[in-house]
Amino acid sequence: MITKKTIPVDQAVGMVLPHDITEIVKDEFKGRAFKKGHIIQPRDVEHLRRLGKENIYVLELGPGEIHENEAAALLAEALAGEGTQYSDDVVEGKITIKAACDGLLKINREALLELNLLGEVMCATLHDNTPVKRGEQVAATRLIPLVGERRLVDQAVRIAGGGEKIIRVLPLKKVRAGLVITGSEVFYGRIEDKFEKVLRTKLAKLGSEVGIVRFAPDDPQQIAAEIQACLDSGAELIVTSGGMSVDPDDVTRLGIREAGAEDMVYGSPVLPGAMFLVSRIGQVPVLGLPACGMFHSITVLDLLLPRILAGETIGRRELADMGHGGLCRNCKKCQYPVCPFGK
Ligand SMILES: Nc1nc2c(c(=O)[nH]1)N[C@H]1C(S)=C(S)[C@@H](COP(=O)(O)OP(=O)(O)OC[C@H]3O[C@@H](n4cnc5c(N)ncnc54)[C@H](O)[C@@H]3O)O[C@H]1N2
Ligand code: MOO
Repeated sequence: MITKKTIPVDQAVGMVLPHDITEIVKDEFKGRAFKKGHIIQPRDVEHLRRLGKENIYVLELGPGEIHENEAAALLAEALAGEGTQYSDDVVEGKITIKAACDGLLKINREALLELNLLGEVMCATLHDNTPVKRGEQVAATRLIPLVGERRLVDQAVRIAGGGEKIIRVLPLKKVRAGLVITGSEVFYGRIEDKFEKVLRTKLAKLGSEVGIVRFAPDDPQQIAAEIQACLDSGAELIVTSGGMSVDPDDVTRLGIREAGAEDMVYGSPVLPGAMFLVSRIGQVPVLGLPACGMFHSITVLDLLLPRILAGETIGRRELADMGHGGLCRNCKKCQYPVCPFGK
């Protein structure tokens, strides 16, 4: 049984505060007015009253009980995995977990659910597979009550401790990519290529670069030969553009197969990106990007590239799992990744 004694503030001078006390002034301030452990001074009494505190707690923890600050420290330690960091400074009972490097946020969603089902502990995170920057807040955790049952926190720690940690940030491999721009209209100079620049920019944003660019008409043999030229030059990732849909001249898929691709999965439940293809030649991922990749600012490629650079293998299941949230809203001003697309 948790025992909490209350005492009127004007009788509390000289006593130690058992928890942080928050002040909120609309549009101006939200933060800690008094820190846990603060010894109440005579001048504090009026301030505490302005915060609506007529009484404060004096805590007596039993052997089976735990204070919010200790619980937050135990939870953060159990939850935070590779590529994350946090400060031991517990603010308002909560510890914030941040990315220690640029990379891809990975959340073990099943374990997170199990932990949050316990009820009196919580952990809130950004979405699984969100690209994050070093120093960015990715999660926060705390005990819900001021004093809780130690048993419950121990249980949460056990859930978080089973196998990989629940919250991780994986660094992205920096690769030299090869681009194969397909389409007879581009190859024969009927129109100017618009794909190379788009793909260079996208790869550069993730810390990778384009090492080689080859062009091929709508001919499977020639597409295969240019993919091979990329491999010969040491490309660690190959992206082809265009020729992925239903016209007789859309033969990029055949070219990729002809080049020796394995584990080929064609079609994804993502818009834009329905005609996307993922495969590999040896250890080199080969991605077939439909022409929407040049038109829309964010497509299936932006959702998958960070995962591929983080070392993930993408197959039918991983693609199928993207259907929920896979519909882009085509906002006038794109806010990705701060949006529901791909979540
Ligand atoms: N009846 C159907 N029509 C379409 C389907 C479908 O399933 N049934 N799929 C749609 C989807 S989804 C996409 S995405 C687009 C484009 O698919 P493709 O990858 O086959 O694109 P292409 O046919 O090669 O080209 C379309 C368009 O884009 C221009 N393009 C292509 N590459 C370049 C480049 N490097 N630089 C500049 N412009 C390029 C090309 O000239 C065409 O105008 O198909 C939907 N239609
Ligand atoms: O491959 Mo298309 O994106 O669905 O426009």
